[in-house]
Amino acid sequence: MPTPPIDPTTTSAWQALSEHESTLRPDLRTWFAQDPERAQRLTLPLADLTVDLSKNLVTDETIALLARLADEVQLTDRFAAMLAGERINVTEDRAVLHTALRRPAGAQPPLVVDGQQVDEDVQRVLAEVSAFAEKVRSGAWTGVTGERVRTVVNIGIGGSDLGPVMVYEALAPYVADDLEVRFVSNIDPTDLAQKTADLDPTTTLFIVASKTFTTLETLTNARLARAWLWERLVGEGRIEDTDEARRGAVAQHFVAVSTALDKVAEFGIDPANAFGFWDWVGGRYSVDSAIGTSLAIAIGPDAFRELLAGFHAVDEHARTTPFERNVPFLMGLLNVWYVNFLGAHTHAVLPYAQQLHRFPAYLQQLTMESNGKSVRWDGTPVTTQTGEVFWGEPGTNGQHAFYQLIHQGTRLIPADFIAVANPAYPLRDGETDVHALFLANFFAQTKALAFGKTADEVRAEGTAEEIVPARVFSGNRPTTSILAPALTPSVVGQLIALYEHITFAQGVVWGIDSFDQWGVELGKKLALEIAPAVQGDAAALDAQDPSTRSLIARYLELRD
Ligand SMILES: O=P(O)(O)OC[C@H]1O[C@H](O)[C@H](O)[C@@H](O)[C@@H]1O
Repeated sequence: MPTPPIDPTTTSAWQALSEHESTLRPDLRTWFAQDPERAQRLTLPLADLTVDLSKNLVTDETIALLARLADEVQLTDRFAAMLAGERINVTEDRAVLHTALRRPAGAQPPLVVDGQQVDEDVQRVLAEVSAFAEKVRSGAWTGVTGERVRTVVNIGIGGSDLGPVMVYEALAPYVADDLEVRFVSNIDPTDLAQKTADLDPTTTLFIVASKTFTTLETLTNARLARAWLWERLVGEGRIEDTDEARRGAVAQHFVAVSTALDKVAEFGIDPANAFGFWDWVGGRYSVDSAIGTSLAIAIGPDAFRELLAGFHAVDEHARTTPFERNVPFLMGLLNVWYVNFLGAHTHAVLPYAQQLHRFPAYLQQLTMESNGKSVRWDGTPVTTQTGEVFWGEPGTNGQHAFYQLIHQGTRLIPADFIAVANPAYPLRDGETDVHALFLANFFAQTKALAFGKTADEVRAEGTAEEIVPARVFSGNRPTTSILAPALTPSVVGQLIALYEHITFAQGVVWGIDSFDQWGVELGKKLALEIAPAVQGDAAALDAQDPSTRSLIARYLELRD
């Protein structure tokens, strides 16, 4: 039996936080005015990042109580248990060791879990991935006609897609000029069709990325890609129309990443061209495993190692820093404060960096697949709300779309603003530094959200009295500002690890297993059951509930 989670609502800190909340009147204007040190005190370093927590709706007392809560739910012990390889993924009976993927070579003492030399295995696969990436980058690896690879197509979904695509976009300036990576995830055939439409099969390499190598979308897309490759190569007379030639083409144009290397072989990919990882790496925590092979090719193994070093720096920060200065844990507990005490339902992540445009989508899987749970790790119901909705879009696009609701709506929406000081493309508009102008928005938004605009201030601008209420901004809308020097591989690793550990801290408070995802299983199973019905099987159609049956019947009528 797993150790029962500590019910956070029974802790003395929870009680104290409730009382504290009932008397707290958040007033950032006054708090800043009365406390000249507030900004400085609540601005913390995290590796290369500067994290300003001062515009959150907290006082020193709130933070002290959150520290007590972290202590009472044994957050640091649980983090240590994770790092040590204890089976904290209870429902799957697995260790949770994504942090081992970024331990530097030679880290001491070596990590050994259930007899597995974890460090050695991690370094071996990293060396294999690096060597393969070098071969592709140098042109030593070629397709069947001897052409070097120009386009890598990563086929994967969920954690086998979102991490690689997000980091690829974030690090676009680091991508080799003569290489492009495309990402096919959706089983909607449009995805593969469009992404391969203009590709030359002789210069295309497919990476089939799937932890389980059973995922319907990925295996279907991999078969479609294999058929595309064969059809094009045979059709253009590049290879003979024989099984042997087809096998040869797969060997040169397909590699795989998986924990299930036997299934990779069944698909026809040579296990020599497959990169492994382990069941203790969750899909949404796997971009720093061999799942990042497309990235290692695109940005090169050295930059990939820098990415890993960025993750590790944050792991070390989380492991060694006391709560009051521990950025991931503080941010995790701030989220608990907002969700459980101030009633927030959502959390916005707003990168002021176009290259991070997929970061919110990446975080949706990380946070919501991890903490969207109603039972705790011992199977008992949760005792409080869990798992807020994470969402976002890059600034300034979001400003012209949904910020209205954040500024003046009735809901509390804590938001993280992320910016970099040095852009990859320092363009000027005449005399104006465009990136500086961009960041003026980043600074302005958090200021407006925190301090608002009073009715008197609106009136002083000569606004007609009847319009005044519509132009008042209440302020006291909480934000965290994260500023990085530049979007380097290390910084991207730091940002990901930051949110991994925020998610972890929230999960520990709520007593949930943040590493399983049973909630995605039912739909998958039903899709397989429904598949015959949508293909015209009358008995399967009859077996459906009335709504589903009539929807499928209508779909069958609409089909050409
Ligand atoms: O990597 P795979 O085994 O193909 O899994 C891909 C994805 O599918 C699942 O349904 C899970 O919800 C995700 O956590 C996972 O990342």
